[in-house]
Amino acid sequence: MSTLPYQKRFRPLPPPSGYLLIPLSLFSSQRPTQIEMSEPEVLRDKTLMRSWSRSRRCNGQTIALVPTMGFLHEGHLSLIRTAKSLADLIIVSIYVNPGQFSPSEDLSTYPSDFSGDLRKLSAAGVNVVFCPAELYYSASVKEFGGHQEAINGEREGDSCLEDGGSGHETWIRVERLEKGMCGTSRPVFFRGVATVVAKLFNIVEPDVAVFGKKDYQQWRVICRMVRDLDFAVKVIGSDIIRDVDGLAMSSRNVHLSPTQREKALSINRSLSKAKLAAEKGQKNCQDLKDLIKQTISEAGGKIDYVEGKILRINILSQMQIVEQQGLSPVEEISCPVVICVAACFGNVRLIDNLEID
Ligand SMILES: Nc1ncnc2c1ncn2[C@@H]1O[C@H](COP(=O)(O)OP(=O)(O)OP(=O)(O)O)[C@@H](O)[C@H]1O
Ligand SMILES: CC(C)(CO)[C@@H](O)C(=O)[O-]
Ligand code: BAL
Repeated sequence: MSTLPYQKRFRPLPPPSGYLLIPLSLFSSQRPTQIEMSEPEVLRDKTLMRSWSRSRRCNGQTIALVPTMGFLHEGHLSLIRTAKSLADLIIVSIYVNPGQFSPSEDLSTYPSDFSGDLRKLSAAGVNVVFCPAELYYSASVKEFGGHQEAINGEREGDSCLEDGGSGHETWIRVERLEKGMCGTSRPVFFRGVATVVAKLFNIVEPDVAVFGKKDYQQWRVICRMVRDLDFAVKVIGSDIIRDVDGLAMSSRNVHLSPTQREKALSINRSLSKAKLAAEKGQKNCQDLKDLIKQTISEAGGKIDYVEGKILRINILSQMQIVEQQGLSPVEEISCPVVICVAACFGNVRLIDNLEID
C-alpha cells in the first residue's frame, strides 16, 4: 500500500485489453487461443461516462451504479451482487471525494489499490469502472500533514477542497438527517457525500444505485436527497457484510494493528448483546447504551460518549439509538430502531450498527 497522498497515487492505467491470452500448450499441444474475459471498461472522463450510459439506456438496458472509494473488499462485492440482481449493466465508481473529508480527517492516508480493485471488478463481471481523476471544477485539494496536525488549527466547516476563486461552491445539504451521529464528529461529511453522489447521478444517470447499510446514516441521507430533489434513481440499501470474527468489513480496517483489531471486535459484540437484551424485553435505551459502553470498556477501549457536542480530540466512541427512517433518538424501543456506534481505535474511526425491527 502506498503512503503517498491519495490524489498523487491515483495514476491512470492503460486501458485493459479485454482478452487474456492463455497458451493452451500449457494443457495440450494445441495453439494458444483467446478466452474472453468480461473485463470492465475503464472510463475516466465525465462526458464519455455519460455518453456510455445514455447509449445503453437508449437500447433499453438498465444501469445500476455502485459508488465506492476503492480498496475494495467483500462488502463492496456484495453491493455489486445486489446491483446485478436489479439491472442489466453495472457501473462501479471509484473516487475518494475530498469534499467529504475535513482537514482533521484521513484523506491523505485513505488506502488504495487500483490494480487489485480492477482484478476484483473483472471477476465480479462489472461493465464499467468510472474512476475520474477529479470531479470538481478548478478545485485543488489542500495538502495536510495527516490526522494529528489537522486537529489543531481547523475551522469547523472546512473541507479538503480548496474553496474560493472559481472553485466548487455548490453544496447539497440534507439539513436534519445530516445532523447527529457521524454528522457530529464529521462536520462536512454529509454535505460532501450528498453533493458528490448527486454529481455521480448526473454523470452516470443510473436507474438504480446501491449503498451499504454499514454507512446507515449516509444511506438514509441519500434516500432523502433523492426523494426531495426528485432524482429518477431508485436507491437500495444492502446488508452489512462482516468478517468471520464479526468485524464489519471496511477499507479502513487495513490500518488496524492486530491488537486494535482485537479490541474493535467489541463493537459488534456490544451491538449483539444490546440486541439480545432488547429482544428479551429491555426497552430502555439508556440501559442498552450503558451495556454497549461497558462491553467496549471491558475490551480496553476508553469511552467518551458525546451527544450533540463536538469534543473532537477526545472522541473515542459515540453511539445512538434512533428510529430507522428519520434517525431521531428514542428513549424507549417502541418502533423499528437502529443502534449506531462509531469508535476510534488509534487513529482509525470505525462505524457499525444493528437494526432492531
Ligand atoms: N461491510 C460492508 N457491508 C456492506 N456495505 C459496505 C460495507 N463496507 C462498505 N460498504 C458500502 O460500500 C460503499 C462504498 O464504501 P467505501 O468505499 O467508503 O468503503 P468502506 O469500507 O465503507 O470504507 P471506509 O473504511 O471508508 O468506511 C458504501 O455504500 C458503503 O456503505
Ligand atoms: C458514497 C461515497 C462513495 C461518496 O463518496 C462514499 O461516502 C462511500 O464510499 O461510502
Ligand atoms: N464509507 C464512508 C466514506 C468515508 O468514511 O468517508
